[in-house]
Amino acid sequence: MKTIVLIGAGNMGGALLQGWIGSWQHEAAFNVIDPVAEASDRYPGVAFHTEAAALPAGLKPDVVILAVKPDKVVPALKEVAPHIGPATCIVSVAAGVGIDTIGTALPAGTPIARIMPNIGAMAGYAVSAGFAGPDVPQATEALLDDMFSAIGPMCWVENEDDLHTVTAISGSGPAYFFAFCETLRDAAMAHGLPAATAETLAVGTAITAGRLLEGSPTPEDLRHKVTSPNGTTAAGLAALARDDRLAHLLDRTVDAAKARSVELSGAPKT
Ligand SMILES: NC(=O)C1=CN([C@@H]2O[C@H](COP(=O)(O)OP(=O)(O)OC[C@H]3O[C@@H](n4cnc5c(N)ncnc54)[C@H](O)[C@@H]3O)[C@@H](O)[C@H]2O)C=CC1
Ligand SMILES: O=C(O)[C@@H]1CCC=N1
Repeated sequence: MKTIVLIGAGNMGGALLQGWIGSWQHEAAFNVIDPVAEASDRYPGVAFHTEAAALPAGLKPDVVILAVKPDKVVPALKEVAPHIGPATCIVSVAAGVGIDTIGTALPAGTPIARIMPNIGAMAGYAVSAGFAGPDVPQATEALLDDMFSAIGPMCWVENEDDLHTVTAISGSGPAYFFAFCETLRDAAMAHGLPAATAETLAVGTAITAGRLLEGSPTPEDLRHKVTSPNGTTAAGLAALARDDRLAHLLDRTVDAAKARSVELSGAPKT
């Protein structure tokens, strides 16, 4: 039985906890620290504390997951410091904040990893990518892999800097799809459909696409299945991609999110 401390149970921390309940909880005892989050039926068997000082005396967890805003990472670590043992692995899901910065709040040699999940954990399906620092033992990396694989696809990157790209793609990505869905709904209304019908069709179509993608080899295969030669979809897609504008738009989108991640890391801009 592993002991896990989750610091911050807001949108992302709460989603991870929800994801692990049922799929991985049998492997672990969870303690949560959050000044505002409370125990609820959604989190059966999880101990909630409003501050690190309220953790059980002598607790040295196997893993501490930091799911606070980037500027709270170092202060939150300082609060939990008495509970960090030599084998406790610190895992941050915060955007930007690098292992060097996290290490400033910890004794030298503390194992530190960063994992960027996404909000899909709320529904038990988060895609995640991680980077394990040099002091993370292989067995601990395997434990983290097991935890995050329990709630969706998990991969590892070899360069910490690649987490800026990961954050811009899969960390922020759900919001791009939601924004696309909102815009499709608004276009349906602009073309005369009632608001409720527009919402049902736009949201339902997003769910259609997601469900099919789950079982499909590639998005290209599915696109071809919808697109009759010289039909309506071909006309719509041609407008969407004219002059490579969709590719340019997404390139700019990823650039902007990456740049913000670099800013949050405090690293000089390149
Ligand atoms: N929201 C998302 O979709 C994703 C967020 N992240 C990362 O997750 C982190 C948290 O983001 P959200 O959950 O969206 O923010 P949030 O504001 O919803 O949650 C943060 C939680 O931390 C708690 N908190 C603040 N100070 C604390 C302290 N000293 N000790 C314990 N708890 C404390 C707050 O009460 C709050 O419940 C961020 O660093 C973000 O970059 C990563 C991937 C996706
Ligand atoms: O918007 C943010 O900064 C966080 C990181 C990825 C998703 N949400």
